Amino acid sequence: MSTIHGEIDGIRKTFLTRIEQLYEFTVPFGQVVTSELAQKMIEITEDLKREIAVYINRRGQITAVAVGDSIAVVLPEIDGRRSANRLSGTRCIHTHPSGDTELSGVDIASLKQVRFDLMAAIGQLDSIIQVSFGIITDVKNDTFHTQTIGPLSLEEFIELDLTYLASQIERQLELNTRTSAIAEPEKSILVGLERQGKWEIQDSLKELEQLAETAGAEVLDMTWQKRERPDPALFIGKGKVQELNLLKQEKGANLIIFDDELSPAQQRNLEKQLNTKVLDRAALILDICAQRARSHEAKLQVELAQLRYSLPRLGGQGLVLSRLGGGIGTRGPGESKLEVDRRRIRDRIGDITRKIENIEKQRNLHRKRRQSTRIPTVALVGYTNAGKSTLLNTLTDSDVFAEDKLFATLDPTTRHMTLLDGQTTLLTDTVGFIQKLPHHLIAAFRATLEEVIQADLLLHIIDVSHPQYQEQSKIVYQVLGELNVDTRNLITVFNKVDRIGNQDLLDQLLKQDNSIAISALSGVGTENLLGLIAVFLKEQKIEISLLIPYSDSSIIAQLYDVSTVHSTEYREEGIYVLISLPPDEINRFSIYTIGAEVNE
Ligand SMILES: Nc1nc2c(ncn2[C@@H]2O[C@H](COP(=O)(O)OP(=O)(O)OP(=O)(O)O)[C@@H](O)[C@H]2O)c(=O)[nH]1
Ligand SMILES: [Mg+2]
Repeated sequence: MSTIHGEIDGIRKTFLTRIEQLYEFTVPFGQVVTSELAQKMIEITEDLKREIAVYINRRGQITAVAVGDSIAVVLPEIDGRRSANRLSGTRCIHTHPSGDTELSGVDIASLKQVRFDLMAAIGQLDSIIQVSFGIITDVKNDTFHTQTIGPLSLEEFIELDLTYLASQIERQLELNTRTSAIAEPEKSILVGLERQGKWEIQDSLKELEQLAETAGAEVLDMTWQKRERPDPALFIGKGKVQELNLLKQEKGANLIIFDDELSPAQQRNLEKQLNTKVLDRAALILDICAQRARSHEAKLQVELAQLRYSLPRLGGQGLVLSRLGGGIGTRGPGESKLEVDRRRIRDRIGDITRKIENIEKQRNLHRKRRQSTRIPTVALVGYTNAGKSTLLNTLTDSDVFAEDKLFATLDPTTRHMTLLDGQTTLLTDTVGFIQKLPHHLIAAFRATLEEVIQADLLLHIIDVSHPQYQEQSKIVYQVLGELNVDTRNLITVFNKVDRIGNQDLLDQLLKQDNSIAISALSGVGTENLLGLIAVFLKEQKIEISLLIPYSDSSIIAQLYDVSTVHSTEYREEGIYVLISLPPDEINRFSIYTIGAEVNE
């Protein structure tokens, strides 16, 4: 009889036989576990109400079986000496009778101590089998770092390529036991689809290259396929995947970035076939935003978008691989690594949503206060890198961060701007837009974009020196449309004209209504812009409510001179008046404005 380790006293013979039969299972090479073995373990656990653990070696043989009590199992020792940077070559799969698959402190401790290839806990709740597992990701100063992933469905778990995973863990351990390990940039290949009616594929990939480099990856090559519709399973065609696999090997790439958003299934399938981390444009943009978010609010918004994006994608091989050494797509805002435990993600999403709601309430209060003083607001919108922040700096003599990189700005900044006639306005700078902006990001940033939605006037900044400025402009309108922004009060600002030698082009552009050409950097044309803003605001009327005490009732006559009076109501405390008037007249009546009723 093969040995059954652990607490076998008091277990009936029939059970012992069933447990012993676990030794007869084998697992195909490279696979973590089979569905039959997992199911058998769960059955015994349910009948016996005790933990069952098996050890499986890399050849797929069961090397040990152990029984514990209802909460833990004492694991057998493994023989043999191992060097510091190798795993034990054995994985431990065990059951949790409670059905809850969360790994315990003891589970993690044995993962580190035995250096298992992985440590998995299986549980069954409502007849669904789930798995959580831990892996060693790193070693620093002789201390092993681990990460737990899950809960996953049994099918998702079985999809893992254990051979590749273990080789990557050992590679990481080897890197880190060497003294001078320098973090190398991830080596990437970009992939796109060429379709009609979209951007030119080269232009789109060029932008993706900029994004990849901003995120810190090295771009080794790019490739694309002409195809009207993406393949539902692989996004690109089967043959193209094979070609990509060869290219990956030839170039030594460890990251493949797709130019379009992949479905969770496409991403998983591609990772399996390419056996490396696969990301899409959305993940890349979210990663960049996570690195760039500065304010507490922006960090929360980006993290929320990242979590919502990653929740349906957690089963991926690439995600597991990327846990080793972190890297693009796994980095949260600040120092944190992105959470990969489904349960904790759900909790965190709830937590962040509440926090954002609170901040939003504060922001609304501020906005109301501003509205009660009715200083007109102007918002900068435009494609990323168009020069919005530079223009804000020039117009308001400020020093906000502007840089020749995508997504330099994530936090809205509002500054006082004085027009030529001395009128004060508020100018707001916001996050730039980009082609295929992840919708999770738009949703998460909706609150900050409220500043834009509610502005009295929009300045649409276009970098005319960019070859794709027309396409970029279209995207800006598209995103504004998604946000339901009213674009009637908008000035088109053609920026970076210092880079344009072609006067004819400018003359042509300026035929467009309400447009102006400037250089935000040198200041050329900015005075004219200020003039145009003043004209615009003058033409615009703003609706406000006033409460005028009876002692000042002579004011009413003045109101009729400069504004449109919609209604007057005589009440005990005074006369309530609802009027529309040009913003620069507001100051005259500001002592009578009633903030809370403004714009509601
Ligand atoms: N030559 C020239 N460069 C400019 C001009 N305006 C801005 N730039 C440069 O363009 C780059 C991007 O400027 P930003 O002001 O950061 O652009 P942004 O629109 O705020 O970009 P995001 O915050 O990333 O959306 C910087 O390197 C600026 O110096 C201009 O009028 N002429
Ligand atoms: Mg900016």
